[in-house]
Amino acid sequence: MGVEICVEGLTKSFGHQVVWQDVSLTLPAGEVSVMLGPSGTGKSVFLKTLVGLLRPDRGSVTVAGRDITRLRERELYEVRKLFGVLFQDGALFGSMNLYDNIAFPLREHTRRSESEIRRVVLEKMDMVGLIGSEGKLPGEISGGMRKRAGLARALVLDPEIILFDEPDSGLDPVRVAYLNQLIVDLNAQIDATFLIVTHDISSARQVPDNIGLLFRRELVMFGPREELLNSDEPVVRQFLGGRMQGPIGMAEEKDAAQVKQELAQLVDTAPAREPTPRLLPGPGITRPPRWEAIARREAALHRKEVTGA
Ligand SMILES: Nc1ncnc2c1ncn2[C@@H]1O[C@H](COP(=O)(O)OP(=O)(O)OP(=O)(O)O)[C@@H](O)[C@H]1O
Repeated sequence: MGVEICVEGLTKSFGHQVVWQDVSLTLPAGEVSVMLGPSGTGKSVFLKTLVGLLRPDRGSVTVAGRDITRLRERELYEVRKLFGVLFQDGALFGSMNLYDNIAFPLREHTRRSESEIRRVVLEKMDMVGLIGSEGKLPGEISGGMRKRAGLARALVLDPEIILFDEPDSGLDPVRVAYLNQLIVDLNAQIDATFLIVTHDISSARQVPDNIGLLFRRELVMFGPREELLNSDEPVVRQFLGGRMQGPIGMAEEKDAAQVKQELAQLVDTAPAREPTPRLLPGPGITRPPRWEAIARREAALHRKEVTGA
């Protein structure tokens, strides 16, 4: 049912540029977490570090009891099989049709027969609604279909963890809604641990169990969805409200006096702090037992917010 990822004191820099430092968080097993943050705060670098594609300067990333920052390339290759990654553009091979793209990890990492591969590929293509498009080339299909094909490919090795790098970028709002439903349904069906990097606030409000925010080289917050949605932290309110007033500037952070003046004059137009309804799995999809525990946790947080207790 998915594995926990425990990140402790993680720091990454390129030369003199510190991307983020001292990041600690736990992605609970089987839950969906979202990572938010202004452009360039290192969300993609964070995903790549989790899967061992980038080495941090300091800190640990413990997956299934092993610190992947200390593994040799060959051991890392094994641990990476626990992960499915959906890159921004789907990262499909342009010269291969969708069937061969999706079959690729099975042919590369397993010794399964072609008939067994066919069964798995068609099952995953069915899950993401791509049956009938097996022979299409990536260049012949829409961006939304490419994302779904990338997702099917991320699923073929039955991963315990799936990392999504801006799955909704470049999609229209209706396709984003379908993709969000697909993510929630998949999480209920395969019960893997999901981490999604997104800029889409509406998705971040509805889809995850937990939300984190990176800003100024730090992890400002990471916790249950309700806690972040109800936070008074100025940078969180600014980000969720998508407004200019607050600590986040166009290119760099603003100075403290300017932020104070802006916030004093501000009428807070961020969406009201009503509990945002969670997107539920579609009809016929059985919810894993943890759903009840999460619903209880959210209800308790909401009661605390309303009563101030
Ligand atoms: N391989 C690399 N070498 C040097 N610098 C890099 C490398 N990869 C990323 N960076 C730098 O790290 C910083 C964070 O980049 P990253 O792509 O993770 O940001 P992001 O938060 O995902 O941005 P966006 O939301 O715009 O996609 C940027 O300044 C980027 O230029």
